[in-house]
Amino acid sequence: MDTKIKVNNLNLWYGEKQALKNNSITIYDKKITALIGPSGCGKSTFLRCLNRMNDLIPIVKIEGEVLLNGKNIYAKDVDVVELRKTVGMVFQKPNPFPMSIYDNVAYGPRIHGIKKKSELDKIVEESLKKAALWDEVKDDLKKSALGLSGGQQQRLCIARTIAVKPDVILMDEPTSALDPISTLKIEDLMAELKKEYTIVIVTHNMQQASRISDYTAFFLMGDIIEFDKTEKIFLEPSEKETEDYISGRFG
Ligand SMILES: Nc1ncnc2c1ncn2[C@@H]1O[C@H](COP(=O)(O)OP(=O)(O)OP(=O)(O)O)[C@@H](O)[C@H]1O
Repeated sequence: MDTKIKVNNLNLWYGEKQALKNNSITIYDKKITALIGPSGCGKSTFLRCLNRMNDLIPIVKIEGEVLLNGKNIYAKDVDVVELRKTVGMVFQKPNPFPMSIYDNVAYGPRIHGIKKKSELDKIVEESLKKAALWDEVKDDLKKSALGLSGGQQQRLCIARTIAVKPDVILMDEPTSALDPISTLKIEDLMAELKKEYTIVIVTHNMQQASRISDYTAFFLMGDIIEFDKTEKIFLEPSEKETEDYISGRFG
């Protein structure tokens, strides 16, 4: 199994407060890795470290390394715009831009210099197909994205991320604002997407983590208590804290 991202001794502070404590895990290529744990344990902070979204917060201090395809993304010569193209992100609340469905998907490719209409048309169609949204919107590409349902908007955001040809897709509770049917659609979509992309997902939903992920990391107060194959974490955890959390004894 190939390694996509290797995190070594990652520490992060918000001012004086340490939010990540010496985290080390391997994220495998074309697998889904779930990050679970109680509220405030550092899951989102960890996820944001994988494409340097925490750089945007001035009080943050980070130590350690995150190797993407063997290269430290925190090295001085890294182009952060390029990094965020390679490691895309989908957020908790669908956040389409207030523009047409077509323009939402074409936005990233245009920023990265693609201008030819035929080329953009192709990317938009391919991305919407991969995000399992094409059939629902193909006749409405010029309509506002804001008119879509929440679940459709989230798939549009996934299409927008795919459009710039990422390697890794980070998802921060991507279904927590969605109804059960839209949630299942996104979960089915993730199973398709992992054929091509490496996915890391933060989820509060234990069933979701066990249904969709291949690997799971259990976080507690900034520590990764246990990281293993999802089956092992859910059926035979090695640590008592993991077992207590999985079985609903706290959190
Ligand atoms: N911008 C920030 N400034 C200061 N502290 C922060 C900031 N963002 C997060 N924290 C703190 O860092 C810790 C970890 O937060 P984080 O959001 O990563 O946890 P989480 O496990 O994703 O939580 P949740 O499941 O509730 O989303 C918390 O104590 C939080 O209060």
